[in-house]
Amino acid sequence: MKKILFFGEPLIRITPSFYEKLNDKTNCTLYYGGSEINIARNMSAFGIDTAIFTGLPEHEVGNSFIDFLKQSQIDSNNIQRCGERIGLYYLINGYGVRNSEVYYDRQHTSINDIDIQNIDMNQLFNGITHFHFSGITIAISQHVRDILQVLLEEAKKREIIISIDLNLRTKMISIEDAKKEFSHFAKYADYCFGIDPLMKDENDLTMFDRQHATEKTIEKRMQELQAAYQFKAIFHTIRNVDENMINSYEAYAYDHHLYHSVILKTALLERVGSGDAFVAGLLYQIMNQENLQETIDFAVASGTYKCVVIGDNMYENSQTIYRLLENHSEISR
Ligand SMILES: O=C(O)C(=O)C[C@H](O)[C@H](O)COP(=O)(O)O
Repeated sequence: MKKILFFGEPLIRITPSFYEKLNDKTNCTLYYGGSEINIARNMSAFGIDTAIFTGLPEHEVGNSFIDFLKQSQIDSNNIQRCGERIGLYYLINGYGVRNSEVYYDRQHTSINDIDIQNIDMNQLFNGITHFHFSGITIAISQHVRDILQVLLEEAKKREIIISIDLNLRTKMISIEDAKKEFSHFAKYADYCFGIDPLMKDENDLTMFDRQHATEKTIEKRMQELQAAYQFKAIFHTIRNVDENMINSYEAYAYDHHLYHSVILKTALLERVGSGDAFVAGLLYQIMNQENLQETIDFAVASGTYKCVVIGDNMYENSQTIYRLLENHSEISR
């Protein structure tokens, strides 16, 4: 039996209803999430055993987050109840020509109060075959990076398969720091989701030019990073939303050979969480040892399906995702 452990920060999103701006008495909805939790919840629904390690305060809001994890069948037994804060973010939804806005309120949250000495590694890694973390987790603080370092060393010692998502939040970390920190932690990873920020060598300090990228330049970048970090495979997504709010998703995988996914399109209902649903699809197929073509096709379908589900994560079974792929089988590669 396989089981995946995530290390990351619980986040609560506050979003005004009906595309309103924030003001006194604005009606808002709360959405529970955070990158690793989103992925874990998506994967639980696919039938995978999942666990999260993090910190949550010992009060009613912390309890309700634990309840949410339990309802999603995410093993929360090793979470440290510490500190006083859960991370928040405000997302004010844009529409048409009005852009969405995000504001973080996530300083001094409970993940920063985890006591490293108090982690029972044997208990935490009991039955774990896979370990996943994100660039967002790296960006939180030095203390969180210290915990991550210890967890990665333990995971390596236990021959656990490790994956990293290079998701970058420039409101949390500069590109230069992200390049350096992500490169350090990527050395532990078997699978890499994204092609930047990561340094292929010490002079690689600017971001990959996505705008002018061609299949050739993407392949070259993937090749260079795979050679530098010895990844089992590396992945890259291309996502566009046009002026009619049609979302288009496709992906590449590279393991000495380049794979290109199906291209799927849908009207967009929810922007948040599609990248995490894509990663959930990848990890699901990696854990099922599917070939890379099946893996990226499923992941693109998972990321696409999330675009029509409200909230930061979804709870849909894998048949729903396969059905979407089958219905779009006429789409050429
Ligand atoms: O922790 C943060 O800063 C986050 O932004 C958490 C986000 O809710 C998800 O990670 C969604 O990311 P996407 O799937 O790319 O939309």
